[in-house]
Amino acid sequence: MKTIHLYIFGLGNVGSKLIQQVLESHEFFKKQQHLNLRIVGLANSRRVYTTSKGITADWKNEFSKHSQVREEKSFYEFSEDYQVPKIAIDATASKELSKFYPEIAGQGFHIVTANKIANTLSQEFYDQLRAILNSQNLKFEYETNVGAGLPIVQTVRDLYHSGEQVFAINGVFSGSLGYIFNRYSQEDVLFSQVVMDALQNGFTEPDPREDLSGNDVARKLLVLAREAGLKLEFEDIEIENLVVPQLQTYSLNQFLTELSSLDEQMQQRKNDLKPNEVLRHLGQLDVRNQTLTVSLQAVSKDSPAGQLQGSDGFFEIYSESYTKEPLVIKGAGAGREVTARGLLSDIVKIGRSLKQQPVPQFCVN
Ligand SMILES: NC(=O)C1=CN([C@@H]2O[C@H](COP(=O)(O)OP(=O)(O)OC[C@H]3O[C@@H](n4cnc5c(N)ncnc54)[C@H](O)[C@@H]3O)[C@@H](O)[C@H]2O)C=CC1
Ligand SMILES: N[C@@H](CC=O)C(=O)O
Repeated sequence: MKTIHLYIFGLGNVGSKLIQQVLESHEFFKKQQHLNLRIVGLANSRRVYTTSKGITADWKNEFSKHSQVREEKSFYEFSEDYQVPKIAIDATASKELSKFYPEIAGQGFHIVTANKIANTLSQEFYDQLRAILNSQNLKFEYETNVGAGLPIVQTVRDLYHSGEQVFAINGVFSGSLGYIFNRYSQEDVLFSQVVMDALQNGFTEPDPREDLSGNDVARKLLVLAREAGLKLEFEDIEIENLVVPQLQTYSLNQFLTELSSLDEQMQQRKNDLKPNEVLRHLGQLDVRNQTLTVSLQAVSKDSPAGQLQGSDGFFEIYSESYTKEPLVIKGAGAGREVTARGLLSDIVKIGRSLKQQPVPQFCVN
């Protein structure tokens, strides 16, 4: 049996669902995979809770009773007493935490993240992080950076590493904007209302402006561009921002109060549609020309993008072997369940790849 200690940053939509899934599948992992996945650390932005026994289903109570003020070294110091593999899981959207990944790796943690920021900081940071991880033989998994639980990152990586040239990746990259524009195009409803519903159902980024500004989709394009071998920066991406300038600088609460200021311009976009068209938010990565574009477009209802429902994402990958007909991946591209399952799949992937290490009993318990 391999015991692995899990330390989770971020206890929101995705983090909480991940905890539930790990606890519910605990016996399955032990029996089927010989993995004892034990959550020993939980952190929100202010507090931290560690327990060598592992948290229980009553973790919210445990956290509120026993958590302590978070300090930079809280997890590091706790983990030093246990000679077992450890994985830090980032279920936040924090830029600050992303900048700590090199240090977290330096402390011997494998990293699994749903947060796209570390992979979309400068190319220099991207390369340095990988150098540190490789030098310590540590794993870094981030399948949920693109398409939540859909297997996009691994597919592009596998194509690239097998010598296949990837030419282009097009589609609806955002489950959040998929949900918003699929509903907005079909229903007689205010744009602001659909955005609020998406936020309340856990489909958007913590700040929906990250989606509406096009930044979140741009990050996904950059993650895939780098998997396909390109060396590019975030600033190289052409992005259409759907947030009017006056709302861009507001606090999140102010923005949500003023959300209806977006209704008029979006209604105009809807009025301009021809009868057989719908609005879709599209990402286009042209690997050969090294261009990345993010924009809202009118597409035919009968096109693959036009037929999407719910929070579905849709990815068309064109490469040497998929020239005329693309390799297509489609399915729920956002949502707490699918994203948490994607994180769990990355955790299990790391667990399975680790060699069994004989560990003294006192270190395991
Ligand atoms: N919700 C979804 O469908 C998907 C989300 N993701 C990614 O998952 C991440 C989390 O998303 P959600 O759970 O929906 O957001 P959320 O807002 O529900 O949860 C994030 C939590 O992280 C906490 N947090 C912020 N800074 C922190 C820090 N430095 N340390 C510890 N905790 C901190 C916040 O207080 C919040 O509770 C984001 O990066 C998002 O892009 C990825 C794929 C799909
Ligand atoms: N905003 C994201 C949700 C997770 O990343 C998306 O639109 O897919």
